[in-house]
Amino acid sequence: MATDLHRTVTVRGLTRSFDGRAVVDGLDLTLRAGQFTALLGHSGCGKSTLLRVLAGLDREISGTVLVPKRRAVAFQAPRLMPWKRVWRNVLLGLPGRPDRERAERALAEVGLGHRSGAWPKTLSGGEAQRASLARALVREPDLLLLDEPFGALDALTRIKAQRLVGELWRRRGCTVLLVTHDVDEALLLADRALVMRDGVIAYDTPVALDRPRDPADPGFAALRARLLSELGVHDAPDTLRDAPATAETPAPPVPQTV
Ligand SMILES: Nc1ncnc2c1ncn2[C@@H]1O[C@H](COP(=O)(O)OP(=O)(O)OP(=O)(O)O)[C@@H](O)[C@H]1O
Repeated sequence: MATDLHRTVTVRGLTRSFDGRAVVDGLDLTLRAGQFTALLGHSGCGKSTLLRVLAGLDREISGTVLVPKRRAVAFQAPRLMPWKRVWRNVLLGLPGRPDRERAERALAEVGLGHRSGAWPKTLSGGEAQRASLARALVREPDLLLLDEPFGALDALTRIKAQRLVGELWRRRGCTVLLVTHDVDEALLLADRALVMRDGVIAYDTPVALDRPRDPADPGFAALRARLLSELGVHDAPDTLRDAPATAETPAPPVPQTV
C-alpha cells in the first residue's frame, strides 16, 4: 500500500470549459487518503467532467491536479469488449503478458471467479458491472473513481453491488470518489458527501454515522434532508405533510435521487 501522501487527491483552481463555458470553474478539493467521498449534484453540473479529469482522461484544463499514479475508473456502463472473454477484459490495457491468474483473483474478489472464461454478452447486468469493477481492482488503485456504477442496475442487484463496493473499500483501503444521483446511496457508503454546483464544491459535509448505516437512524435522516435541500429537492416528509395523501390521491413516491 502506498503512503498516505500517495493516496491523497489535491485539486486547486481547476477549470474546464467547453465552447467557452466553464463547467468546472476554479474548483478546489482535497481527498484524504483512504476516504470514501460521494459527489452529488444536478445532471449536467460537471460531476463526470471532474471525474474524467481526476482519471487523467481529460487534460484540457487549467489549475493544479495532484492524483495518485495508480488510479482506476468504473463507469455506469461496464464497457466490456464483446470479442474478448471476461478475464481478458479485466486485463485490458495493462502492460506485460496477459496473466489470467491475476485477472481471476480480481474476479474472485467480486464473486465472479466462475465466469472468467465467459463472453461478456452472456453476463447479466450486475455481473458485467462486477467485471468492470474487477478491471478497476486489478490495477490495485490507490484512487478508485466510480461514475454512477450502480445506475443501470435493478434495485436488488444495486443493493448487492453497493455492499460489495463497501467491502472492497474496507479491504483495500483505497481513496474512493463515487459520483451518484442517489442521496441514500451516498449516505450508505461514504464518510463524506459533496454537492457540486456552479462549477465548484458548494457543500461539503462529513458523514459521521456508525456503520453499517441505517436509514432509520435520525442522524441519517437529518443528513439526507440537508443534502436534498442543498440539491434543491424538497424533503419527502414535508411534501407529504403539505399535501396529505388520501385514498383517491395516493402518496407520491419518496424522492431519493436528483
Ligand atoms: N465533450 C464535451 N463537449 C461539450 N460539452 C461537454 C462535453 N462533456 C461535457 N460537456 C458539458 O458539460 C456539462 C457537464 O457535463 P457532465 O457530464 O460533467 O455533467 P454531470 O454532472 O456528470 O451530469 P450527469 O449527472 O447527467 O451525468 C454538460 O452541460 C455537458 O453538456
